[in-house]
Amino acid sequence: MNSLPIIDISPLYGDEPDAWQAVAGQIDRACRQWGFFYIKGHPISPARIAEVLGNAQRFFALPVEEKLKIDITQTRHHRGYGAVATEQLDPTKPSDLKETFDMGLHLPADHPEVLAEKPLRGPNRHPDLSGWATLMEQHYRDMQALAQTLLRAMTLALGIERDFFDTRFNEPVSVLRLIHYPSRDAASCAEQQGAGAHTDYGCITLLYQDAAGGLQVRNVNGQWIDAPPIDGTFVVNLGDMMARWSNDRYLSTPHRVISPLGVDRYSMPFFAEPHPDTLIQCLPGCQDDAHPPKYPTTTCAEFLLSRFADTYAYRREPHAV
Ligand SMILES: O=C(O)CCC(=O)C(=O)O
Ligand SMILES: [Fe+2]
Repeated sequence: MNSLPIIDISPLYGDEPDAWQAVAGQIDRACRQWGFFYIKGHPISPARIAEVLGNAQRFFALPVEEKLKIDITQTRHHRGYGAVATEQLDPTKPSDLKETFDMGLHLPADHPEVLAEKPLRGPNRHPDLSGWATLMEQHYRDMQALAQTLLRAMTLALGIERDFFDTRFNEPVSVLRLIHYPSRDAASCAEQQGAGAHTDYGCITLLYQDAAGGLQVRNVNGQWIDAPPIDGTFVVNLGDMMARWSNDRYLSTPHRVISPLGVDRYSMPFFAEPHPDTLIQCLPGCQDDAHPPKYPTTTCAEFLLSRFADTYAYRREPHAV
């Protein structure tokens, strides 16, 4: 249990049912044994990754006053810039040494859910950089499609119809995040981590990481192992909502980021989450007499909001929803 599986998902895009099923089987095993794996053979091109990474570098290089024009703590629907130390993923450690940009599904101000002030719904808040918004909105859609391809492959083992997730990921609350971890020298911030140990909140996370390294995953024996950058891959992991939905058949595994020494690190997780009203209720293929449902039914939005409040001080204020 010292290195994560690497799964070539290209057969999920072909028309060979046996090859499709073989990949679905590998994904199911990885989700049960690790809750973490790499994928290769996906359709997101290296050129696209380079462009989005270029956007991240352009944005985080702006003066902080400029970035704070889209301060995430000033929104009720959680979009925009999170300055260093906005987030504290491990409550036993100092706040995370990272800055972030979050975007979601863009819903205009006159959308019924925005007018009704539904949590997590609203317009994106993009920085005023040329070409930025068009590229990021396209990348959001493409990452959402990739996530749904993986979710479709999971339906086989979870005992649900092939389009089960597709129907529930209509107008999703998925988040595309850019992260910048400033470099540190050996003496400074010895105690402060890039991202403290945590599990993700949602369904499935697809992470691009640059070449700096520092991501670590806790294996079933409780040891921290490196999840090094591998060219052309995404690291995929499951979050707490999927663990709950699958009655703990699938693992939501703790991970953390050690701040890079002498080099800046950029990463881009895509957190795929269904429509906010989706019922998170034990899936049919994950229960039997020996495995009755462990958790009461909740909704996607209710579950996510309770987890947000754990890591963001500003979201514990009474006005934050
Ligand atoms: O930056 C990374 O490599 C991981 C970030 C992460 O785990 C998260 O944002 O949930
Ligand atoms: Fe994470």
